[in-house]
Amino acid sequence: MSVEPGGERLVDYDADSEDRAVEAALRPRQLGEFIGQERVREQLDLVLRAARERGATADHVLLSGAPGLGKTTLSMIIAAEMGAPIRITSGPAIQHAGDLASILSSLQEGEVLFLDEIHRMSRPAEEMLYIAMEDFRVDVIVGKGPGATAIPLELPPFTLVGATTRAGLLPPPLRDRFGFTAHMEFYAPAELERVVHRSAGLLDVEVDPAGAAEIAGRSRGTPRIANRLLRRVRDYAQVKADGSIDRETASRALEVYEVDERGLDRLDRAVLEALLKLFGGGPVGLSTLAVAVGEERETVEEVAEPFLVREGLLARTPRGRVATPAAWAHLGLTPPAQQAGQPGLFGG
Ligand SMILES: Nc1ncnc2c1ncn2[C@@H]1O[C@H](COP(=O)(O)OP(=O)(O)OP(=O)(O)O)[C@@H](O)[C@H]1O
Repeated sequence: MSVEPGGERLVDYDADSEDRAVEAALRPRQLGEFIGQERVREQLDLVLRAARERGATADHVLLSGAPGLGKTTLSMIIAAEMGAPIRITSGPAIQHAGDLASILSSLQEGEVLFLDEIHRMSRPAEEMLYIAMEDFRVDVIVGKGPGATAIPLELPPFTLVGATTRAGLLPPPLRDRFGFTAHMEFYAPAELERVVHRSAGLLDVEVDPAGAAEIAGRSRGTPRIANRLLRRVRDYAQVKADGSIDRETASRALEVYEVDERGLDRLDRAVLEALLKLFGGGPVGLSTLAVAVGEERETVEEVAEPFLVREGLLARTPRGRVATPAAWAHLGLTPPAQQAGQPGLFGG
């Protein structure tokens, strides 16, 4: 198996083309419909309500968090709650300050500008954005060289909603210009169960609580993955069962797709298995581990490891990769130290 870093797999956090096609239909439209992220929701509700009561445009909002946790959804909700139109663009799409100037100068009063991957904007565009956010102005440069002049152009007040995977990637002057910053956490299983139930209702497929729990438990804390797994389980239920989803259907379906009870897929398991079976749980160097599973270093490091580390199954140490006791337990294997009756690296 070969997986490109960021390539498409069932438990990938990024959207594939099928996700994009159905996500619009599955998006909550109001804050009240948005599941989980209680603190963010409560704080945002106050920010938006206060702005509405003052008849003002909402403050700029920065959303940080992993892909698929609902940043785009939340930006659309902000626009809907403010009764404002929304324009969606992304950092990589804005390479020249001129690209940004043309977007900014065409905004209507109160409009929400959603800038995904805001940390990937070019430097000149970033500097233009500082002024636009603070003074609602862009300086359009006319001419070149020593004769160039900056003509200030007033902008109507707008709300910038920036999204980034990590707020720490943003230069402080940009970060400081947001009135409200929210960090989105991975979702708890109970919240993902609610996501599954809600989406199942919209997709018109029956799912019982145990079936929803089974899907939620394998969704890596991410609504996008929960929705994707739900669609695959729906296919299975339709072809192999009576169309409705219970625990058994969900678990059989996800076995076919090789997503285990904890949300690990084939690549994740291959890495863990190599670490445990070939290297006695480590420590082993990343390159050696990658060769053992027949993958590129980057694939192991960027695609498989982050989730294994987050799940507490693998640790990155200065001496190399090490399996935790939970990894041995997850694969149903016994650590060698325990076999020999000696304490292991983790005292087990
Ligand atoms: N809190 C939530 N409640 C219900 N559904 C949600 C929630 N958050 C996300 N979703 C669903 O998950 C999918 C992905 O969400 P969204 O596109 O907003 O994520 P994102 O954080 O913007 O991801 P990316 O950064 O990759 O664009 C959407 O279909 C959305 O409906």
